[in-house]
Amino acid sequence: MAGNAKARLTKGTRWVVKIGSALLTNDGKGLDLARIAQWTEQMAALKQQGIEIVLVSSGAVAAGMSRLGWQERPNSMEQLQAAAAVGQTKLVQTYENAFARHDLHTAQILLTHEDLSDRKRYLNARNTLRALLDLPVIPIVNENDTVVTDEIKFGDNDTLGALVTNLVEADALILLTDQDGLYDADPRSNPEAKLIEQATATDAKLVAVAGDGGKLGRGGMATKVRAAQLAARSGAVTVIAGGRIENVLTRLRLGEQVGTHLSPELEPIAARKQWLAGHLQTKGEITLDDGAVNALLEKGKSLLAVGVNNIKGQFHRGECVAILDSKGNTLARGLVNYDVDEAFKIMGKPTSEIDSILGYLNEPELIHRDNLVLL
Ligand SMILES: Nc1ncnc2c1ncn2[C@@H]1O[C@H](COP(=O)(O)OP(=O)(O)O)[C@@H](O)[C@H]1O
Ligand SMILES: N[C@@H](CCC(=O)OP(=O)(O)O)C(=O)O
Repeated sequence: MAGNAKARLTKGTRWVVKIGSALLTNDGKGLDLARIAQWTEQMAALKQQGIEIVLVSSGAVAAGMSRLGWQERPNSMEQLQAAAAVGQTKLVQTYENAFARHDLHTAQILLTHEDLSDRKRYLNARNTLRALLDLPVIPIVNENDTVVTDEIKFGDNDTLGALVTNLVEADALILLTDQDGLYDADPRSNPEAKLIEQATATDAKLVAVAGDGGKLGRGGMATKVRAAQLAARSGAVTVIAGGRIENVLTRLRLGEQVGTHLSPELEPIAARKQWLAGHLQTKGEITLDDGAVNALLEKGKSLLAVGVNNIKGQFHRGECVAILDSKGNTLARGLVNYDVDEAFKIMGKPTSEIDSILGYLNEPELIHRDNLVLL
């Protein structure tokens, strides 16, 4: 694995950990409380070391089925959604109790595809998650099963985990599952199958060996490999590992080779910049004074409204704008935190005045440096 990708595990400060249904419910026998206690203990230890954790947890449908005494996963959408609604409360209740033992609270975030494809909602979800990560809180994400319909379902939480990884620009996506990692054939039907320890996320061979899932999980290894490719877009390394391996999370932090490590092809920062730059069309232009140019280029700072002296175009919060110097050279692109009308009102004004000018403060920065790519 590229040196830098390994460092994302041993030195990175933000991880997304996804726990799959098959694992979480001990193959359908209700929630595995003993293991949940172990994972929460490890996540709490990591948080204590300064690593921000977002937990993506499946298991709502499975927990609901067990609460309702259903033996078979239902086929109808309504029954699946009902089971998810019953199970989701059980799920968060269980995590809240488990994390409380480590003086941590949980926060429930239920997302749909639309939340992540619409730029405005994307930015809102991102800002909420970022605010939560600063607190002694573990955000727990699942798909909002109650409102999604078949066509727009992520369906499996591997994809959701990868999109959340992009959303919060995590260093690593850890997919905990019921196998010890990705094998060169499905070990359920090939007892001789060998574990793949390391690969590049985009390696075409992976797609060929990754099969579908068990009766509880949705996606199998195929969606985990796809998730690794998605996560690599923003420079994250993905690990597929057995959730029953003792101290799996804390051992990964120590740099041990546990499970399958899938690294991004590009160095993380290059990958993220390419993703942000290639992702979006610009909707407007913001021209800066020399002080703001210096703050961006030399000091790596966020862009504040005070340093802006001209605005052109029509843009909404969350959209991409070009950033120009006073000679008209394009220096950067970024996702803006205010609509064009608001931006005009706060242009040239210090952050401390935004609240009184607009009556609210979306964000202190016009463009946060994490949402800004220098060209
Ligand atoms: N090449 C492979 N290596 C390992 N597991 C595989 C492979 N192909 C398919 N699988 C299956 O994928 C399953 C894990 O995916 P899934 O059932 O969706 O679990 P989860 O709920 O953890 O996402 C394993 O139980 C395994 O049988
Ligand atoms: N949102 C669903 C998760 C779907 C699911 O099973 O995903 P996965 O465990 O990734 O195969 C639930 O909570 O039951």
